[in-house]
Amino acid sequence: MWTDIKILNQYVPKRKLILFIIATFSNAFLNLATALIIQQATEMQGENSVHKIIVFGLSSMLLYAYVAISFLFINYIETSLVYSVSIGMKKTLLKIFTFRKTEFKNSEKISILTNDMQLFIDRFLMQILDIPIYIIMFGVPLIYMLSQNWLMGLLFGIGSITLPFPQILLNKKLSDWGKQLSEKKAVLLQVTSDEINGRTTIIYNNSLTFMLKYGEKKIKDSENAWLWSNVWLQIALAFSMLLKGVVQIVPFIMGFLMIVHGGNLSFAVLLALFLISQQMGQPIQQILLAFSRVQTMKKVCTKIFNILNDNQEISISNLSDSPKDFESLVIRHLSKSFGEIQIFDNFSYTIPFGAKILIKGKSGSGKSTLLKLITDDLQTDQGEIFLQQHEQKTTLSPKDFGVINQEPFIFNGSLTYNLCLEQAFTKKELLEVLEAVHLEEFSLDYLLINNGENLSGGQKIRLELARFLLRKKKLLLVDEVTAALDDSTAKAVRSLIYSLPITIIEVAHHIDDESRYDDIILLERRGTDESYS
Ligand SMILES: Nc1ncnc2c1ncn2[C@@H]1O[C@H](COP(=O)(O)OP(=O)(O)OP(=O)(O)O)[C@@H](O)[C@H]1O
Repeated sequence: MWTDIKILNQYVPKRKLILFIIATFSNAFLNLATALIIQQATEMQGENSVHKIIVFGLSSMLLYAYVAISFLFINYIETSLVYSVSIGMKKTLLKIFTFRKTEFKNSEKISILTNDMQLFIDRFLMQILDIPIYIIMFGVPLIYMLSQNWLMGLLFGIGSITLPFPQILLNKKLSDWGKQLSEKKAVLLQVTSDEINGRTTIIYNNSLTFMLKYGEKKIKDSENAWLWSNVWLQIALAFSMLLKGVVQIVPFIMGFLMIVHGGNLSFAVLLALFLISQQMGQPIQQILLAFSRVQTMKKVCTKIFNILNDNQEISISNLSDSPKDFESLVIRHLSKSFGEIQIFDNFSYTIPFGAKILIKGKSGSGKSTLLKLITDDLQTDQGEIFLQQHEQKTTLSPKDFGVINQEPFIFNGSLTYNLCLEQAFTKKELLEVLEAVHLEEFSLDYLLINNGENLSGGQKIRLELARFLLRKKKLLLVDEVTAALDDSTAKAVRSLIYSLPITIIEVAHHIDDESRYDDIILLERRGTDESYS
């Protein structure tokens, strides 16, 4: 609970929070205004000074103006606070989901960012903010009533608190019927759509009258549930009214008796207390409603807060820095196992800058694993992988390398959008890389849809290569990139890649021409000693 509040607090702008607290208090007069005016008017009964009447009229109008402004103020500040928190949380979630590997599937991540966050805002955040607003809307009038006459204030106050009781008591019935209504409606939808879609089957099987009766029964069931959920709601409201008659009229009568017996109470005050107590049931009802909504949101909140709690510093800024220069990529004393299977055992290898390396080996020998260890998608058990420049070691970061695989992701949007991904490049740079990868036939405005369904496999890979060229990185990891391409496209793509003056590490099964590689790492399945020539 504390951790949740601490996490939420990070996203709450403090200035808006202070304004919210001020607005909450200034809104307290909402339920007092009418009563105060009536009290004043009753006290002025028999007044014949025009000046006083005009002052009373003007001050009453001012009070209403103040109430209207406070109402606008609290609603604006509450919405604005939710707006800021929502932006902050969604920004962080998007950052976590796009940058970090999490246990969630992509569809779950999208659902958390959209559906769950919407529920969180409507049924948790707004409710949490509503609670203090309604507590003040109840508390301030109560204090006013007690200050006018503590005994009568107390009686009217207790009466107001009891007003939502019928609804609480009948809540179970109401929710049972509500549940039944949605179940019966779902059944009705299914049965009627089946009967309409399957009408010929029904007719040809001589079942028309039976099936119509069956459908009629489902209609009745659904309408019955609707009828009773409404009846119980009306019963709850009627009980509330009945109770109102008791808990508000009894104190009113007692107040009258107090006045008759010369107690310290004027009729003006009694009338004001009665009017105020009329307004006090609603805040109580809203507070209960808010608490019950917050309760139902426990699961969603826990999920969201757990993700946000795991938000260690994500340094995105240095990812857009320029890639590092290096003399060599060093793999030193690398060991990696998956359970019993030892993939690498004390494997060392140094790739000088500019070298073109082929990793080959039978299926399951660890080719993809090696790439993943280099990209840090997998953790080494032992050993290290680093870039070396002038005797200095630096760890690899995604800004230093590019990865091209069989299925590059193509975003919905123009070719420019797909190349730049919101980074700034000049039109000249874009045209140059398009020419380099032989995609010059497409205009920069060409719209790509559905993960590039309007591009061929080879064009997608060339687009990925163009993205890589734009970023001027010095290390390219190529994973089975030509496996899905026909021979001539595969040749063209590979020639293009190998004309680049950069370091290339390629994983491939079938290579016709191994002469273009400077070295080949041959991995053996489940071997303890990797051999390479
Ligand atoms: N995340 C993982 N968890 C457990 N085992 C894994 C994991 N990744 C790979 N392996 C195992 O490690 C071995 C090497 O897998 P890897 O994918 O590196 O092989 P590969 O040489 O790329 O094979 P292929 O040519 O079929 O793609 C396999 O036995 C595989 O089952």
